[in-house]
Order: sequence, then structure tokens, then C-alpha cells
Amino acid sequence: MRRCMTSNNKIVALIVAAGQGNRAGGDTPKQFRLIAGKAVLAHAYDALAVHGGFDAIHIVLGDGQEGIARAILGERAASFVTGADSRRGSVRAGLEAIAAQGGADAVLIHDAARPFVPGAVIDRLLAALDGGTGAIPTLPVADTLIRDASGTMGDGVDRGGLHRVQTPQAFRFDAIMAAHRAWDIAREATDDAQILKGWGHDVILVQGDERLEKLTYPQDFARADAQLATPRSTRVGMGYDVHRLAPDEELWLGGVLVPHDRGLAGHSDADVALHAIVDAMLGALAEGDIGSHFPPSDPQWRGASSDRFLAYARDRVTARNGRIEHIDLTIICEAPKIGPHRDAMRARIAAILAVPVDRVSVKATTTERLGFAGRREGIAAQAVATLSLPALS
Ligand SMILES: Nc1ccn([C@@H]2O[C@H](COP(=O)(O)OP(=O)(O)OP(=O)(O)O)[C@@H](O)[C@H]2O)c(=O)n1
Ligand SMILES: C[C@](O)(CO)[C@H](O)COP(=O)(O)O
Repeated sequence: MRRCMTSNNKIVALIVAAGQGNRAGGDTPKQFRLIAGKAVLAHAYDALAVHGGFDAIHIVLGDGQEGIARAILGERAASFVTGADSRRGSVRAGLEAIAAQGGADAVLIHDAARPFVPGAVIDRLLAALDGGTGAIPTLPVADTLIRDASGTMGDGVDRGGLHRVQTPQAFRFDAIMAAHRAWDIAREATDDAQILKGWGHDVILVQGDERLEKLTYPQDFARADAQLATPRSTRVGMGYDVHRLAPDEELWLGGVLVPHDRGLAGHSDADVALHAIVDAMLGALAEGDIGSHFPPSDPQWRGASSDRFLAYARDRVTARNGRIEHIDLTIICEAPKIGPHRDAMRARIAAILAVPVDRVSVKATTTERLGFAGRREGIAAQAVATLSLPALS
């Protein structure tokens, strides 16, 4: 994740999803159709959210579509705006809504119809805003271009210097807001960079990505499905955690309350086993560690059930269109005996992760009475998480 300008800048994302998707056909507007079981709009949202560089995500919808969007997005945080008859009008409505909420330093405007957004493209766009007003991802044109002369071949078009323009497009907020307000609405503009350029600003070109292709026609959905299906890359992460044993504490281990004369002490419920799994999963995603997502200094996590942290890690995997292949957990303690609780722990972990129980292994070992675990001062746990992610991650 990269933030542009200074780290204090407010950067927001605006997803336009108010189109009818006429060219894509079907009964449902394309942004609400499913790719690999997840709505196109949710894919686009997750791609921006996973990047982590945005203070807010605004979504422009057709009139009366808030209910369907809320059902698709579940608890994902977003504010909704009603769009207009044209893409330009929908973007304008979104920008006005952001302005009404105090504006922003930069805005990234994205088509919901482009569900896969490599983080590297966002990084390039935000980096370009360090010295620029607007930046867009483009790809060169590779095919020969001709004009259609009523079904026969007309004149060729020189493709030298031609680029295909994609979204997301990044802008200094005040500039793109002013450019939209000044635009002659009798003319349509197919993207926002044209509008910024029309207002007199240069637009920087950064390298686009084939994975950003827009869903426009019916056949594009099969391509998108295939993009998620193969190839997948296997990611392995490891996690390790230790907590101190103390009197007057409950002993939560592997999501299960284990009867014991002492329990683990910590800021949350101190479930060392779940913490190790969370770190293993975040490690496989290369998304930091449990402390960076749930700082111990934050009072809201005091006494929190570690189920929440594990569910959060599961949701990060889902947001990346990943799959949890296997969890292997080892609990290191002299007492209590883990064997009698092993099946309950496997079942609880599998339930939180929404995976079959045979993908969760729970093991235990002592340290032959050596070290802090051997002296029964604390319990340690280590975990290995194996995930598979689509190659576009
Ligand atoms: N009035 C409109 C038209 C388009 N869009 C959005 O702009 C993006 C790119 O537009 P396009 O692919 O043309 O979508 P549609 O207008 O829905 O498609 P079609 O032209 O085939 O009807 C899409 O995410 C679409 O939802 C929008 O917010 N408001
Ligand atoms: C904004 C855009 O996606 C950039 O390529 C494109 O211009 C949208 O065009 P459409 O005609 O609305 O599909």
C-alpha cells in the first residue's frame, strides 16, 4: 500500500456502478452479477479496500439500488450516492457528494465493471499524483486498426501513439471537481481524464494492466471467471505467539474454554493458539501481523474474543479471492493436556474459518519441563497456514 503526497492527505475512492450494462445483456446489471460466486461490485470494492490506501469508499448506484448493493456488500463500509443517466453524470454526482462531506485531497475514480485491480496499478497512480494533477493507466494498442466502411474495410488508422485507457483514474480532488463543474454537459466525455484535460491540466500516463479489462460484453464474464480460477499461487505463512499463565484468568485455547487452575493473561482473551493462526494467515497474505491490525494500545480490543481476529483474517483471505487450504497448529505447554480438547478446537477453528474440519490440524507438545513452558509460566503456539490465491493477487 502506498499513500501519495504526504501521509496526512485524505484520499478517497469513488466506484461508479450506476450503469445498466446493456451491452453485457442478462437480467441483472453487470455490476451485480457474480464472478466465482462474488458480485462484480464486491470484487471491485475488495480490490480497493485490500490496498488500504483509502480513507473512504463511495459508490454511485442507480436510483433504488441501495438495497441490492447493501445485500452484496454486507458489512463493508461504504457510502452510497445516486447516479445519473451517463457515466459522466454519475461521476459528477459522486464528486459532489464527496465535496458535500468536506472534500478530499485526492480521489481515485473507478468503474465497478473492472473487478480486478492490481495494487501495483494503484501505487503507480498515487505516485504520479505526487507531482501531478491527474494520472491514468493505459495499455498500448497491439492490433491493426481500421475504419468500418459499411461492412467492408475502410481506411487504416495509424496506431502509433494510441493507448487504451483504463480505470481507476487518480486526480487531485479540487481539480477534477472544478473540471467536472465547468464541463459543457451538452458534450459527453467517456472518462474523467478527458474532463480534466479539457480544464487545462496535464494527465500523466502510467502503465495499465490486462487484468483491469472492463466487463462490457456477455463473453467477458467467462474470461473473468477463468482469471480467478487459474493459475493460483500457493502461499505459506507461519505464526508464533506466547502468553503468560496467571491465576484468576480463563484459559481460552483454540477458541475453546479449557478447564485449568490458571488462564492466559493478555490484552484480549489471550488465546495464544488463535493468535498464532491469525499471524500465519496474515503472513501468507504478506499483510503484516496481528498487532498491526489490532494494536494492543487500542482499548476496544481489551478482553476481546480472539474469534473476531480469526474471522477478520478469514475475511482478508476472501477479499483477496483466496482459499484456506490448510492450518497446522502446535500448542506448546506442560499442562493442561490438549488431547481431550483437540477435536473441539479443530471444530471451532474450522467453523470460524468456514472450512471443512479436515483442513485444520491441532497438535501439542511439551518442552520436557525446560524453559518457560516447562516451568508452566506460559503457553506458546505456532501455526502454519497454507493459502491459495489467484495469480492476480
Ligand atoms: N449512467 C451510468 C453509466 C455507467 N456507469 C458506470 O460506469 C462504468 C463503465 O461504464 P460501462 O461499461 O459503459 O457500463 P454501462 O453503462 O453499465 O454499460 P452499457 O453501456 O453496456 O449499458 C460502469 O461501472 C457503470 O456502472 C455509471 O455509473 N452510470
Ligand atoms: C471510463 C472508461 O472505462 C475508460 O476506458 C471508458 O471510457 C468507459 O466507456 P464506456 O463506453 O462507458 O464503456
